[in-house]
Amino acid sequence: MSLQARFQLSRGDFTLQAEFSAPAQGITALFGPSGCGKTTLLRCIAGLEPGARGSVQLGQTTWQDAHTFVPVHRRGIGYVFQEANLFAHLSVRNNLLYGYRRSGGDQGGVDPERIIQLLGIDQLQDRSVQNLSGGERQRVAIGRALLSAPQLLLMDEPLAALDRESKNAIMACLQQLSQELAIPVLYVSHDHSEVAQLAQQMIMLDGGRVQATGPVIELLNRLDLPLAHAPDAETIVEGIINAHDERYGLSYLEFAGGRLTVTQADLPVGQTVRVRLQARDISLTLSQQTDTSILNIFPVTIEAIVEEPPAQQLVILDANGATLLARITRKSAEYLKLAVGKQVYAQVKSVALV
Ligand SMILES: Nc1ncnc2c1ncn2[C@@H]1O[C@H](COP(=O)(O)OP(=O)(O)OP(=O)(O)O)[C@@H](O)[C@H]1O
Repeated sequence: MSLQARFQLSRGDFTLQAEFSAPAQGITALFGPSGCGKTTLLRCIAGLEPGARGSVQLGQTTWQDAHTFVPVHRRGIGYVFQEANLFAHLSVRNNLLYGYRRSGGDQGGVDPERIIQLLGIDQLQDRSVQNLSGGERQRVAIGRALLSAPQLLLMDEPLAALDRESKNAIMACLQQLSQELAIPVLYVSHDHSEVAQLAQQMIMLDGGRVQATGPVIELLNRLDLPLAHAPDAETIVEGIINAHDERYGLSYLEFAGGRLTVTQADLPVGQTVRVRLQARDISLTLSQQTDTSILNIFPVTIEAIVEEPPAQQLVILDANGATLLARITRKSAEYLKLAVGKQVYAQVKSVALV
């Protein structure tokens, strides 16, 4: 089952001409620079752009095509905006109940109490929404949207107005929710670290057109796309926690390329996790260093080298099937005589669990 959309819309100088297919489960990020048409595409999917021509289907359900136009309130879509648009005169409980009453009672296979608990809004229920912090308001908005039992959740930069701490806390809730919910989430963002953390799939938009679609882990490494060339380029690898080291406060995980050491995680052994490795935190050596404080060292093969004028090079590394990016100076690359196919060692200064 998948979400399939194809839309065309012209508005002054801007033309949206976008087509994509996304899995009907998990979080798919709609990513691209400001003004590329992310919100417009989301509004087309919701049925909020009557001038848009095209089609949208979720599984066997057609919301729009040449012969059909299901109005917005009958599409079974939950919509969360950048600013939580709660009913100001109602309490948190009644905002949530508003969603629930519209639902007919099936919250994507997840118990409403569980949604409220996961979002951490249980204690807020008697409060007026006017007295909530930005992060709390957004949690309630997400809860209200989910309690309406949508078949699809659309989120338009829901964390953009929040501070880093609230953002991280809500991202952790969303990660957990997306694993438990049976519905797909389309998540608009122009922040690639947010996308790397949250989404499994990504649709990249540029100038109203789809530039690329696919798994986030793949698109972050693609040299023909801008993400690999961003100053804070990073890669995501998946690994499995295989031990905790209480003595040093560390956890060890296995990934395709070997063993990674991270700050101790409160997660069970055997759990699959994602870690992010920033290109600027990876250095290369010709032999395996033993007199270094760096714990994460593993053998890699150079797959490609791309010039980044004036002084740097982006080196694409294969760690036994996992792709990594390293950004080093051209001077270092020349000194080490780096070349495609050469086997070297990657030293990773900092590894963060996603
Ligand atoms: N109501 C409107 N009337 C005319 N043009 C509009 C309107 N809303 C948006 N646009 C234009 O449509 C284009 C796409 O806008 P859209 O809001 O979809 O982009 P976006 O990728 O979501 O941007 P951002 O990340 O800044 O929110 C932009 O060029 C914008 O200026």
